Amino acid sequence: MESARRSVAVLLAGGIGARAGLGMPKQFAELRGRTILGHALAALHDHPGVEGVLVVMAPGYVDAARVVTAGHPRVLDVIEGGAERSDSTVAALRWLADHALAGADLLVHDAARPLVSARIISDCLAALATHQAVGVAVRSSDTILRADATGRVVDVPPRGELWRAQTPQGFRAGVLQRAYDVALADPAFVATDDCSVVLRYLPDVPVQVVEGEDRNMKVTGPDDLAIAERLLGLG
Ligand SMILES: Nc1ccn([C@@H]2O[C@H](COP(=O)(O)OP(=O)(O)OP(=O)(O)O)[C@@H](O)[C@H]2O)c(=O)n1
Ligand SMILES: C[C@](O)(CO)[C@H](O)COP(=O)(O)O
Repeated sequence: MESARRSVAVLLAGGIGARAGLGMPKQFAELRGRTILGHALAALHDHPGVEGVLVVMAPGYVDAARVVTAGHPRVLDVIEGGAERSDSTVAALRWLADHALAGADLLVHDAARPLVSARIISDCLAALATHQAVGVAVRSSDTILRADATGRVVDVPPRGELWRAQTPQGFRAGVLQRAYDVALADPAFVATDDCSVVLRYLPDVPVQVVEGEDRNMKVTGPDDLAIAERLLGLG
């Protein structure tokens, strides 16, 4: 009989939130009295399918994050992230390997997406039973233009094929580590998410879309805080 799958969440909160223009990491901005970090943490921590949450925090803000994680018994630790988002993922993978959790399935989530729903998390976990890698995404309602460095439009991909990636991104145990093991040997490696690392460096591993929600927005620019607050108020 197959042993029960273990699922661990990695909460990526290692950025400084420069585009938000708050003068502090946007993870600590509040939405209706709770920090963005707190909202994202609660969504993962309180989900019955998530065994534990590893928080990856911006250097210098680990103690501040521990104030937010206090009272959450399944927080595994709060560790320092790296210069880029992918460096923070690598830091998480290293911690998991050092703490005998390399055998767990992973959900990697942006702390900047505080409104992620339990349905999305459940669907990601369920999808990992039959897929080795999954990415939450929503179909693009905009037509997407591909342009060169001069701004000249070089392609307009068929909109029906285009999805806007969100998080969590989910990975069967060991898949993400294998992908990064190959990626980090590539001097030209760069990534803004983790599914693309699997797609590019583990061509034998298909990546499956899991339907997201517009509400699962990423707080990036100054206007996003007000938008997220309004969405939170809509229940
Ligand atoms: N070195 C980094 C950079 C980003 N992130 C996390 O990845 C998520 C998505 O990144 P983004 O929204 O770009 O956050 P920042 O990098 O902080 O934003 P900015 O680019 O405006 O500084 C965020 O939860 C962020 O904290 C991270 O863990 N480590
Ligand atoms: C992972 C992500 O949220 C998918 O859309 C996005 O790539 C993160 O980008 P950011 O620039 O690190 O916010």
